[in-house]
Amino acid sequence: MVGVGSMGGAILAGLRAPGVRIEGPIAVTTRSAGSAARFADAGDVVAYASETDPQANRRAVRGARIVVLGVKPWMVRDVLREIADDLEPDAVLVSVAAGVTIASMAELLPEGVTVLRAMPNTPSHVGLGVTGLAGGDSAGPEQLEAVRRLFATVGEVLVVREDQINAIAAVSGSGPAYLFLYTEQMTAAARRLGFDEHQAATLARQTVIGAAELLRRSGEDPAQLRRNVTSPKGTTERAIAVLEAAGWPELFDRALAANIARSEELERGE
Ligand SMILES: NC(=O)C1=CN([C@@H]2O[C@H](COP(=O)(O)OP(=O)(O)OC[C@H]3O[C@@H](n4cnc5c(N)ncnc54)[C@H](OP(=O)(O)O)[C@@H]3O)[C@@H](O)[C@H]2O)C=CC1
Ligand SMILES: O=C(O)[C@@H]1CCC=N1
Repeated sequence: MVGVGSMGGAILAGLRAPGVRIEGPIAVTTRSAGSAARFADAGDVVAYASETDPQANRRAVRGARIVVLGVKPWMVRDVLREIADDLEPDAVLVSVAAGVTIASMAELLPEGVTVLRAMPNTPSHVGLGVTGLAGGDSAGPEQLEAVRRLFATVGEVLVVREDQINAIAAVSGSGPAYLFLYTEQMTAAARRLGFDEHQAATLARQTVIGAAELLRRSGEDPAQLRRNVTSPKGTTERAIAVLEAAGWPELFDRALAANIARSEELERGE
């Protein structure tokens, strides 16, 4: 894995979880020695830092059948140029970067290397991620299946077309941030209602965690779970009416459209 920050690190944590079987030590790279040092005592991870070892990325990908690229979008091309000659001739490279197309990566790599894109999310850290995976034209069923299995160890996988990856990024890639923002804002609103910091945080956090777990365990449609809370002529109904009147549904469309527009800018190198 080249780059194991928020996202790569979440995938790595999921891959290292008890019960998940991955062959051999996982080679990872970071930029800083400090980030690599986090893995100093890990028997199952070999970490290299590119700032102290200029060969780090090249070393990490040698012999790897699957290379996961977890660096920022604007670094992808430089890293690919760096590692191109060290990849196995039939390596499978999967990038999680937003807005970097398969074609733009493939043109920097030897012909036998297969390039895929994945759009995971950080709940992969706890094995509850969801990943959109696109193979493009060059990936055969075997390569697609190998990468699908890798991401399946950290959550659900949807195989999609590459032109759907930006929308996946908008919905589920960024999705955890929307829920964390909701939690932050609900905490702040509870504070304004007079609860102390601990009380407000407990009320907001436990509501999100409990609602998510209820959604998961009950298998119910979220609309039904919402109706279960919303008594006719009750209090929830009034609050939801305020959210809807403030344009809550359209706000989602606008937020996702802005997210997709940013991916498109990244595709153009902006
Ligand atoms: N964060 C998320 O929720 C999601 C992110 N993504 C995608 O994941 C990618 C990474 O994002 P994110 O994890 O948030 O970013 P981070 O900044 O958290 O992680 C980037 C990682 O790359 C490492 N790195 C930087 N430069 C180099 C280099 N030259 N060689 C090797 N490693 C290097 C960093 O090391 P160091 O720590 O030392 O700086 C760090 O480990 C992005 O392309 C993003 O689009 C996709 C889906 C969700
Ligand atoms: O914010 C970003 O650019 C990345 C892509 C999806 C989630 N985080």
